[in-house]
Amino acid sequence: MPMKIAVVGTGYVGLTTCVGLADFGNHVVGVDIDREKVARLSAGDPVIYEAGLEYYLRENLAAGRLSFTTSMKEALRDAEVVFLAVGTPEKENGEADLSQIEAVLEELAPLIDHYLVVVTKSTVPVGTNRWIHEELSRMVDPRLFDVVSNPEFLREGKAIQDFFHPNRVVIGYENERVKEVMHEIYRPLYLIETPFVWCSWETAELIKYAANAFLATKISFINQVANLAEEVGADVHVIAKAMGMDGRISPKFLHPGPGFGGSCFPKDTKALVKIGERYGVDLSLVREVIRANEAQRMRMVEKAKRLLGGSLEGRRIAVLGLAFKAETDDVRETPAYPIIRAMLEEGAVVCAHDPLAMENFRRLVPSIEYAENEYEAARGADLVLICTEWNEYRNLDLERVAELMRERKILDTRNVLDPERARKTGFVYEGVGRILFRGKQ
Ligand SMILES: NC(=O)c1ccc[n+]([C@@H]2O[C@H](COP(=O)([O-])OP(=O)(O)OC[C@H]3O[C@@H](n4cnc5c(N)ncnc54)[C@H](O)[C@@H]3O)[C@@H](O)[C@H]2O)c1
Ligand SMILES: O=c1ccn([C@@H]2O[C@H](COP(=O)(O)OP(=O)(O)O[C@H]3O[C@H](CO)[C@@H](O)[C@H](O)[C@H]3O)[C@@H](O)[C@H]2O)c(=O)[nH]1
Repeated sequence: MPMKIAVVGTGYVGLTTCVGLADFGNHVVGVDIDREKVARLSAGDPVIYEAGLEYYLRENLAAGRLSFTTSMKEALRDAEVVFLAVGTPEKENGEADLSQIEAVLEELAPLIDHYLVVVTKSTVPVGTNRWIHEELSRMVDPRLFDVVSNPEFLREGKAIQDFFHPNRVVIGYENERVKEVMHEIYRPLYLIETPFVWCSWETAELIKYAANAFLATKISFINQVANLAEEVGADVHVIAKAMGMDGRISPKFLHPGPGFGGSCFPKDTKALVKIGERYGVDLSLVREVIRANEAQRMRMVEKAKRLLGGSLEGRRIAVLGLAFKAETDDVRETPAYPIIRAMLEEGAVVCAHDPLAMENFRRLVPSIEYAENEYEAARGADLVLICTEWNEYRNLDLERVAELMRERKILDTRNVLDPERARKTGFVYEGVGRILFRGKQ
């Protein structure tokens, strides 16, 4: 039976949820306070870049199963379920900022006049779903609603794929009554044997933070191993590969680089430390992961400096890649930002390129040069610094780049190029964790 669903917040998570649930045959209304976004989404423009998103958006709009509005009242009119997918960004002290959730609850409560399941998809600190239940109970008869914690695990760039093929669906609940509703919503995922984890609100909330913190830990760990590999003349790729052959470790998330970024790992690791502090539990391991990540970004600046003889003053640097990873236009917490800022402070002149994220990055840093393509960025540069692992950078025409540059130097923070090929083309090449023998370049 198709259900009537409202989704509040139509960003990366909310919009993916909208198109995914509509594609399952449900009637979905997406609500957002951003008028321009609602107008563009209603016209079939996905606003953000996600592979496959535009197709699913247009198909479901055309089928009449999906619509967008700025009016919560309109969206809630016949809704049986409402998903909360608004942002929970980082506060200055590192805690998660729940003001968007609070604003939604204020608006939602007076509109609850029939039984409604309120599903929290946003990443929220432990205790938030219990608090949501208490807050709503102050304003609404508790028999009229239930609260479910349903954290989201999608990856940007693969959001659609992850929605339709999740590793698992986690559902935190208190009242058995919600089980039937959640089963109905996710029936197509049951049919493909997706594992479901039914648990308490607190367990569901902590699963989300623990999963992200663990993945972040793997990255910081391999980054530190990579840094050591550079010093001892070892190759981190061979190390990671061999480590990953042990099924207990797995080869995933062992790619060294300039440090993790994005809208989740940086803020969620900090929020987890804060949750620990609130309950008097020292999460020193996670705190160290955050510190190591910040150090990794600055290590890239130090590498650039060393490659350019100790100073960046007046040196022209082509930064290839601004998104926090490939296949996304998102620049939230991208490593490119602190790296470029630090290089500018040291007197460098930066010319940047990214296939998708230049417009978003320009809003963060308007003052640098932006190039139409990677070759224009490299023109006259003393150093090419690859910051995102876009496929088009893997296939760089190195001969052409060499001709365009003032000095032939590459800092490949994502290890996308073949070091031997780069060196044979006459480049001084440095990656992360793969200098076999320093001084033998
Ligand atoms: N981005 C991801 O990859 C990802 C993955 C898993 C979980 N999450 C979590 O999901 C949540 C949403 O993340 P996101 O990246 O989609 O955020 P986002 O910033 O892309 O989208 C949030 C949307 O909510 C809207 N909004 C804010 N206040 C509103 C209100 N009162 N009423 C209606 N709409 C409102 C904003 O206009 C925006 O469009 C966060 O808690 C995040 O931690 C994100
Ligand atoms: O081996 C690796 C893997 C990732 N990264 C970096 O880590 C960051 C995060 O990457 P990824 O996890 O692919 O992207 P996100 O879209 O931020 O997704 C993460 O954060 C989401 C929000 O919580 C979760 O839903 C996802 O499960 C979780 O993977 C990026 O800067 C990557 O470049 C590395 O440096 N090395």
